[in-house]
Amino acid sequence: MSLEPVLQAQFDKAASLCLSTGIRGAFVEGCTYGVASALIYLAEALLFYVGAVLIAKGTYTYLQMVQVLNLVVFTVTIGSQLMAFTQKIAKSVQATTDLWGLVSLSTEGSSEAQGILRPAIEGDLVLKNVCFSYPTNPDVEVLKDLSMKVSEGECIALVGASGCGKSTVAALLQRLYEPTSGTISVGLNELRATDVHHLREHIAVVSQNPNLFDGSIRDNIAYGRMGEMGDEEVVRAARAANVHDFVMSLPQGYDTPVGENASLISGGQAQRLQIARALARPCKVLILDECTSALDGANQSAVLETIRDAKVGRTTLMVTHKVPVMKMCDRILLVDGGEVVEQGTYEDLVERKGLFAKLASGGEWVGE
Ligand SMILES: Nc1ncnc2c1ncn2[C@@H]1O[C@H](COP(=O)(O)OP(=O)(O)OP(=O)(O)O)[C@@H](O)[C@H]1O
Repeated sequence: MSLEPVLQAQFDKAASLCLSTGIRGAFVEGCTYGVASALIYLAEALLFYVGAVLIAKGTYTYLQMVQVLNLVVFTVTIGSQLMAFTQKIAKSVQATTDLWGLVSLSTEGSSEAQGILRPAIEGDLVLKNVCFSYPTNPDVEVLKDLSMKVSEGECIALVGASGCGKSTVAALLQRLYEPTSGTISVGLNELRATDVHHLREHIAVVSQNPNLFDGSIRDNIAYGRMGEMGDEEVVRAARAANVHDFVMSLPQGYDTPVGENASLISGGQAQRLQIARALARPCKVLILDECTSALDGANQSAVLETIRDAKVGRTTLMVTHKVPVMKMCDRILLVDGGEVVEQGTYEDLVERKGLFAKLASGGEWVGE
């Protein structure tokens, strides 16, 4: 929601660039076509004139003139048709260059390259005096001296008004960005010093959008570990995510394709498949970012039931606006102004009559 203005600005910029490029392209194409057509008629006129003069002088026969005329007109016509392709050729060259740029992109940012330790990702999750601004907007500090601690195996809800920085905390935990200052650690190990691939193997994320691929259910659960994960492990993860029975009810079972953007299954089923994928890894930290926000009541209940089982033995962080989700957590942390301002259970925070209660009465939380 809070990203809307940022995305709107990016869309407007891209659309106006597209418009000006399109206008320039149309102008060049129009000119090219005009010049090419004019060349044909000019060549014909010139040949008729010169041919007529030469025939009158007796140095040329009529047959010779027609042969030369045909040859030249044919050549110029082919040339002009080729000119009409210039824009398409330029587009193809640019598309190939862009595609090549994409294919050769590094999968590691400069900060990701740092960190070589591969410690066990276990212990308390601690953010200490974390400040952060997005590189694209360095003047706006999203997190200001944020400190919080989640004990090993604890389940917390990270809540706050839209745009307060909840998803940013989730992004920092995955090392998608580095804090401007302050430290984030799991147990004794600072994330900054940890190998990023190792870290992401042990921190599972289930997001609002079903990040599933247009492949089979089996491949989606085993994604990232295809080849090394046997059918038994896939089934075990699916059972843990309460999705095995649903999969077995499908005619193709684990070979059922989920479709593009998981269009062949429901939102709740897609979320449970994402959870199954998370549980198929040796993850001790589970981040659930608004993963029930787009679901109807029945699907939400099914997914919450799955989360209730999945969070056992894992440090779980749920970014949410929903009261039922907050209530199933051990503790709620309220973020405001880039820092944690209130914490406690749902009942504690409502009783305190502070900002949490004010946001609740203002309709910020959904589902009660
Ligand atoms: N990639 C980005 N580049 C620049 N600014 C960003 C980016 N992502 C988020 N922001 C800005 O950072 C601030 C915090 O965003 P964030 O998504 O963390 O908030 P949130 O609390 O999760 O919001 P919501 O509840 O609406 O999802 C917002 O002002 C947002 O516009």
